[in-house]
Amino acid sequence: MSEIFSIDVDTLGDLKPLNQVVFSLGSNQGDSLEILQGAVDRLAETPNLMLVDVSSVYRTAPVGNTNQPDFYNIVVIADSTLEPLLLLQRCQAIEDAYGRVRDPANPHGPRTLDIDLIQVGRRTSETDQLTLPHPRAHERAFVLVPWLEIDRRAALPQGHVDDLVATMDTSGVSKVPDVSIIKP
Ligand SMILES: Nc1ncnc2c1ncn2[C@@H]1O[C@H](COP(=O)(O)OP(=O)(O)OP(=O)(O)O)[C@@H](O)[C@H]1O
Ligand SMILES: Nc1nc2c(c(=O)[nH]1)N=C(CO)CN2
Repeated sequence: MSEIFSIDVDTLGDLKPLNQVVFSLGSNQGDSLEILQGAVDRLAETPNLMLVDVSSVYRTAPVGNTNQPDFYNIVVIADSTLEPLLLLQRCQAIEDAYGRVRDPANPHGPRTLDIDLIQVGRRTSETDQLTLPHPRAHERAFVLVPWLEIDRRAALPQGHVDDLVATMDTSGVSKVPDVSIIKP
């Protein structure tokens, strides 16, 4: 009779689970299209992260502080073995590289680049530094409309993204014709 060997965790060695990562990128200062392309290029260069898809570019009415220019928003999907906090640090380093200025007096104000982590596989986090899934994603058409475009099966704890989009006001979100961000 042949012996059956069990596979224990040790056989995984340094292998880490692969998570689908959803990023939301926005810009409403500077050359937004060039900045978004640069940010996607920088994400693509990140070790242990593989870009899967990039949405169309959407022009979106500002949410929160409405006294600022329209945003350009995209959603990017990647596969990664990186820990969520490392992904957040990478997002912030890319924001900084594109001249992001954080004004504590105007937290939702205009910015050259904002990268939010919407979801990292099924990982959850509830610290000040990182909340996962993103706590406001479910109510933001500028996140859900581009996300749904590239993943018809997208879902959040609050429901399937197609159902959430069907019941929200998406009038402030429109696809920008004739431009696209290239997936490197
Ligand atoms: N899922 C997340 N993605 C990005 N930042 C997060 C997340 N959860 C918590 N944060 C924290 O939020 C802080 C503020 O981020 P940021 O200045 O980009 O906020 P914001 O984009 O103005 O607002 P919002 O969080 O509503 O999108 C960051 O320093 C970060 O530590
Ligand atoms: N349209 C739009 N509105 C916003 C955006 C954004 O990216 N697009 N980001 C915000 C802070 O994360 C606040 N409001």
